[in-house]
Amino acid sequence: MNSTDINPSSRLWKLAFTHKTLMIFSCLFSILSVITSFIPFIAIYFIVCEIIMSISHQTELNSELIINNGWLAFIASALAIFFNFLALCLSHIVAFKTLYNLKYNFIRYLSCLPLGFHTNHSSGELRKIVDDDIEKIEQFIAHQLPDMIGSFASPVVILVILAVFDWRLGLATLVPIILAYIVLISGYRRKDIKTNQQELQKKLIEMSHASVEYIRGIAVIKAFNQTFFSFKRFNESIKAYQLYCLKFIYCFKYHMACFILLLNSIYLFIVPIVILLISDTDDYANFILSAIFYLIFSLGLPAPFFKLIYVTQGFQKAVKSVQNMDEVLNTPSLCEPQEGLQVKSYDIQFDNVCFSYRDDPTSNSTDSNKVLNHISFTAKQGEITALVGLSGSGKSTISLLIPRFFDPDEGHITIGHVDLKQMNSDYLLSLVSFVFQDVFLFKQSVINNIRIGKPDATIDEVIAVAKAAQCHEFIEKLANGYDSIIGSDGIHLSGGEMQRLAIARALLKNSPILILDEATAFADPENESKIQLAMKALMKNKTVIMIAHRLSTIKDADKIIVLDKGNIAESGTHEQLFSNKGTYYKMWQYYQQTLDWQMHDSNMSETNYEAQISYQQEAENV
Ligand SMILES: Nc1ncnc2c1ncn2[C@@H]1O[C@H](COP(=O)(O)OP(=O)(O)OP(=O)(O)O)[C@@H](O)[C@H]1O
Repeated sequence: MNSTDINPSSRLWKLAFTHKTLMIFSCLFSILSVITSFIPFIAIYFIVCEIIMSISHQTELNSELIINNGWLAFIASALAIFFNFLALCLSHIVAFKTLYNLKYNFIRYLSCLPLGFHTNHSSGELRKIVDDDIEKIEQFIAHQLPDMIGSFASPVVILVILAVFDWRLGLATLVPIILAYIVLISGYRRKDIKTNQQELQKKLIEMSHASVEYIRGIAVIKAFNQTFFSFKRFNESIKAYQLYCLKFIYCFKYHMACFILLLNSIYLFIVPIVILLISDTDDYANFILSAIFYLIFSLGLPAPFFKLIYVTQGFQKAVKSVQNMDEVLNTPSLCEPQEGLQVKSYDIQFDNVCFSYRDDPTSNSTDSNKVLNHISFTAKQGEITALVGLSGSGKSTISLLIPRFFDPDEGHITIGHVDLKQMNSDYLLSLVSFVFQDVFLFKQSVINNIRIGKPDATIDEVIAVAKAAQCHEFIEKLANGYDSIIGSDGIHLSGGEMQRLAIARALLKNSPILILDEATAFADPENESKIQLAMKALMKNKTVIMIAHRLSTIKDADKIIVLDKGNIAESGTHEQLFSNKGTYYKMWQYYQQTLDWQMHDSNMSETNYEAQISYQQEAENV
């Protein structure tokens, strides 16, 4: 997939000619359409000639010649439309095939990229590539490419026709066309126009981001009563775009006006030359007829040249779209082994692992702050390994390294003594189930949301896990039970209910490694004890990594790892750590105090407990 190092315009041509035969025929039909579209002018010229000759020579009108040329003009016009239709049909077939392939490959590629890529690229940005950019490429191939080939063929046909009758008048016709292009190109080469054009593109992207951000954040905006402030930002981005649009148009107005004027006044260049040459001509009648031809022909000339501008703009937009798409496709995916290894046991081992988040997940620079420092531990199969520590100490980061959402900067992570990098990513992901604090549910039926854990699960299997995860009861109460669509028909679940659905998903997947990141954070005390029981049975013989702020939930873990600013401060069982009287002991004391305070002051939340620990630790450091 990373074969996109060629420049964007060459790549656009390559994409357009992926289905070579169809596209070549499309171009040929487009050229035929252009050639046939000029024939009516010649036929009309012959008709006019006949009429003038018959009047001047007082001869009978050759009606056969007039009728034949009339038919020729009609058939040529019909053929021009027909050839254009064929050209567009073929180009649309190629465009839709290309559109499908590009969207499919792009979306597939997104899933192969490290998770870090997605944290650095907004969903709005990626949506724009999938919906807008790839569709611009499709439009270019479907519409503008056949037009472009036709428009490039036009000048050649025009040149030939112009030279045939009277080269002097042909030259007079060409002069305004050449002047028009000199004026237009000089406009595009102007520095201020170039800068404005680039700024215009930037403002367009900013406006698109601001609109996506405004719509996505509407709930937060309203909750904080920031409607005016946020709308102002969005409004300003529209105004900035409008400003640059006007600036660009203002700079370009004389060039464009001259271009249009010159192309529409070709006859003004022909008439003086006719007047100048007429006195020197021997064959007066023929010369007048040629002049009439050039005057008729000049009426049809501006259209293909205006079209050329429109298709050139389409080409530039499509090239920019290819560039945007390739920037993502050129991001290296996680390297995969040729033949992935499989594991026989499920102990997870971190060996001297260091990690830091980087803006560019593919760069080797490690100048950013280290989030994990030489972490080594083993989480054994059949045991619960708990990760505790203050907010930001690196607990979630450790859990994200296990399914290779990121690769460590140093050190190795193995499952069953096999390095993660030696496994295929699909296989690795099949080994791991996640339950996050933030649950993402699809706007689909409840049953399909649970089935994500195992797409071919029977309804009985789904009900069994739903019961184990304590969600069967509330699902039964929904309007359509397991077939209720989440997010529509008034089906909205509470945080605790969503979390239990996520647990049901993980239970159904039944993978040998289970990662629970604050999995019971939203559960009420009654449900929490039920979920703990259900999970205990299902955790059997699995490697469980459990992250919890509430220390009571990890008290029975086989191993507790205490993290402090990306370092392992200590590890052991609850009893061992408690008797050590180290960091864990202090955390427990603060935790107990918080619980005591909570009893006295019901306003004290568990989040305050964290703030309390930080505060007390800072006080101790001082
Ligand atoms: N995607 C990211 N990009 C950059 N930095 C990040 C990213 N995710 C986390 N961090 C930083 O890494 C550090 C560790 O974060 P992490 O989420 O692992 O901590 P945590 O112990 O799980 O915290 P919490 O208990 O609040 O979830 C923090 O300083 C955080 O700001």
